[in-house]
Amino acid sequence: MTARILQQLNGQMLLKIINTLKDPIWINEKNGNVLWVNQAAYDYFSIGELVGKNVFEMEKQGLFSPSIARLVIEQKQFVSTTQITQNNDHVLVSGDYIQDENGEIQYIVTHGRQLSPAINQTKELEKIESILQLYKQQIRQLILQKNQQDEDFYVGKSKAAHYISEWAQKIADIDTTILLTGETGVGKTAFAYRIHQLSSRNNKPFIHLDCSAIPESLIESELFGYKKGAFTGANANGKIGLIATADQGTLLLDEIGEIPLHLQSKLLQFLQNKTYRMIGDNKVQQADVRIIAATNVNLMERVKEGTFRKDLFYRLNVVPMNIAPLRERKEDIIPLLNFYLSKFNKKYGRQHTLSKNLMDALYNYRWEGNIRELENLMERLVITSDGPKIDINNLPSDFPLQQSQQILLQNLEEVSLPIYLDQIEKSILIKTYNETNSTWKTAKQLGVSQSYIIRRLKKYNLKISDAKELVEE
Ligand SMILES: Nc1ncnc2c1ncn2[C@@H]1O[C@H](COP(=O)(O)OP(=O)(O)OP(=O)(O)O)[C@@H](O)[C@H]1O
Repeated sequence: MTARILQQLNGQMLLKIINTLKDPIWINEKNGNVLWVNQAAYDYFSIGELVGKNVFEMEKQGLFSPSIARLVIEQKQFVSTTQITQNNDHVLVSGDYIQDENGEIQYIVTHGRQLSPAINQTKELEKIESILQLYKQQIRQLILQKNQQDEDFYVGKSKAAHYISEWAQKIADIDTTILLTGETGVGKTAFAYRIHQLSSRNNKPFIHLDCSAIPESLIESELFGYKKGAFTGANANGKIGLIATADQGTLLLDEIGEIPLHLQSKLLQFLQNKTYRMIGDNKVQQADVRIIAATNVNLMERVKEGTFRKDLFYRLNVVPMNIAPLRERKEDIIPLLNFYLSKFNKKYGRQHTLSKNLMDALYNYRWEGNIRELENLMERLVITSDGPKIDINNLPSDFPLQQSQQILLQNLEEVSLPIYLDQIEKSILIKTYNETNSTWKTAKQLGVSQSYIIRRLKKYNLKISDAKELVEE
């Protein structure tokens, strides 16, 4: 039987048969020279003649890596591994040898099977998975917008607001620590909650701990909890800490700069390993909590002072985001005024509107207390004004803008109108220049030319002091 087959299948016929295979087959000599390859190998590499080339050289040239023939020779055994070609295709290649009469390697035969379709499918799946994540996030965003449209949150119109809003969407599902910085009332807490809402943790707890609001001695037990009987005065049943309560959710550590130094290493350990110990317990606990830290102090300064650990600062500062004060994103002021006007009109059953004068005045106001101050003022105005139009004179008497108005109006009784107007212009010039420290910026802010400003400075005998402030000559 075998003899008959051998008679029919001579060498030429065998090579023809191997040529019909669609996987590349190589026969190499033990010095790496290619003796024969099938058509599939030519088709696959399409670099012209392969016979006579040396596979070790080809490996060095980066045509593929590793050379299976080389591995077979080195290991003197059957080898199967993934080879990467210069086109970044992945090929599963196996190789074996044919030995001579002394048992030495005579030929190496290798056989390849392209893996790329499978790998491409995996990549395709990964792509689909990330698109799915994106859609999920957009759906969450839409639900959020729908629920909060006229309730708690307004996504600002300014570039800065757009930037942080887009950033929140990007970062929401990346499980990393975030450090939010910004003046009091800019919306750090609101923003942290928004990140939580946009993330896949949104159906788990969002816990807010204001580290400045609880005594230093209690922060540890608030955060990490304690075992029963851990210390005198402790609750007999022990206490679950906020970290455990926030498991799988988000924990906002507000005013993080106030965390006492001795607790900072414990917090750092939790950030690094997601493990901690309750007070009075040796057992290591684990919790999957996303930490968002917020502060309105300069933490780097605290590091320099030695009251904040440098390593903790860097660990928190992986993804920092500064939320600009309202006076630096003025385009958000009017929309926020309207947002809160309609929110409080609805809440208190009013139909108030804001006068143009009041809008202008509030637009130019400095808002040291940021959105919180604006929100509180609007609530007060809606409650206390008879309406329907709310004007400057409805501002509460303790509101700084009203105070300056009153001073000006008092003066009006004593001087003529031109002098009175000059007084106003002069004080606007001084205020604006002292904020901007530049005549050019002052002119831009006030909508006049720089030469106009210079002329007015002369008229009012104003000069720029060494401290870069406008003073009377
Ligand atoms: N984008 C926004 N749209 C509407 N209201 C907002 C927005 N951002 C913040 N607020 C409101 O402003 C007030 C202050 O915001 P928030 O408490 O988040 O500020 P904060 O930066 O955390 O302040 P602090 O540093 O004092 O803790 C809150 O009542 C909040 O609802």
